[in-house]
Amino acid sequence: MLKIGLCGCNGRMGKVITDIVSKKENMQIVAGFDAYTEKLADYPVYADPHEFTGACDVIIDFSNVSSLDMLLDYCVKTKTPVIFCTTGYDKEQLAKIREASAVIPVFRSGNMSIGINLMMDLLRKAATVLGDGYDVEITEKHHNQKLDAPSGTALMLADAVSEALPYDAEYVYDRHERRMKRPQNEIGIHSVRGGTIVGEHEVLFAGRDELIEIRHVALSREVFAVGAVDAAAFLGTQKQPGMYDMSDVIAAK
Ligand SMILES: NC(=O)C1=CN([C@@H]2O[C@H](COP(=O)(O)OP(=O)(O)OC[C@H]3O[C@@H](n4cnc5c(N)ncnc54)[C@H](OP(=O)(O)O)[C@@H]3O)[C@@H](O)[C@H]2O)C=CC1
Ligand SMILES: O=C(O)C1=N[C@H](C(=O)O)C[C@H](O)C1
Repeated sequence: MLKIGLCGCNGRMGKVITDIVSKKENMQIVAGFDAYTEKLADYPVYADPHEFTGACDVIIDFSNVSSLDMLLDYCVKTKTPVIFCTTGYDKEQLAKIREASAVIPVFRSGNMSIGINLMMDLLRKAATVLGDGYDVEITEKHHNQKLDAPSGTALMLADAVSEALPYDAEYVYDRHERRMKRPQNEIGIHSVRGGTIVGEHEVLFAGRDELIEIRHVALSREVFAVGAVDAAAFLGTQKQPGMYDMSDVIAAK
């Protein structure tokens, strides 16, 4: 039985994960961690993982960037593998996550769906074939409760494209004060927020007389939750410290 700790258990994603895990026979959530400590499911909820006296095989985190320090401290001290699905970390926080991966297995992905991870491969291929003759613009759309912009996924998609481009790309998030033609090496990244949009990402390659659009739409949060539960099954049995992502889970299937 895989014992899971769930950080952000009382949030939108936490509730979907709780529902999916409750239907599995080979895994169980043994503790939840959340700023809002009301017990909403059949496991105890703590404000801080250090208060939990039991043990878990893996922690899944869909919470807030503010939980990072206490979560990393707990996971390193107890040698617990951890899956960071939260988005919006700054450079310093990303460096701390990477540092911890020298000691414990650490998984991080801004998008846990299979579809987005396939889209990254398609984008690498498109950028390789299209080369420098096409302008790249990324648009992401999310619900009006989302805290961070651009989305973690948009940044992952931009990284996938720029890895395969023949030039060093510059990410541009805002052009409202610009009075100049578009430089070739830009990747424009645009955020839309409204209503209950679960998550949409579109990458446009705009060339001379030709447009190529690659688009992913999440119709429910289940696509992220299913990926996170698969990642827990994968990371919970990993003994080797290091950085892991969805490509490792897909390769192990
Ligand atoms: N990688 C992926 O595939 C996906 C990533 N996400 C990311 O996951 C995160 C959560 O998303 P979502 O569930 O929609 O957000 P919610 O705001 O619905 O849930 C977050 C939960 O975390 C709690 N929380 C806030 N601060 C802390 C803290 N310091 N310690 C513990 N718990 C805390 C919140 O409590 P309170 O409400 O009291 O503040 C809330 O219950 C976001 O960063 C989002 O971008 C979302 C979907 C997919
Ligand atoms: O906050 C969300 O909801 C989502 N966040 C992730 C992101 O920032 O890319 C993933 C998904 O699109 C939903």
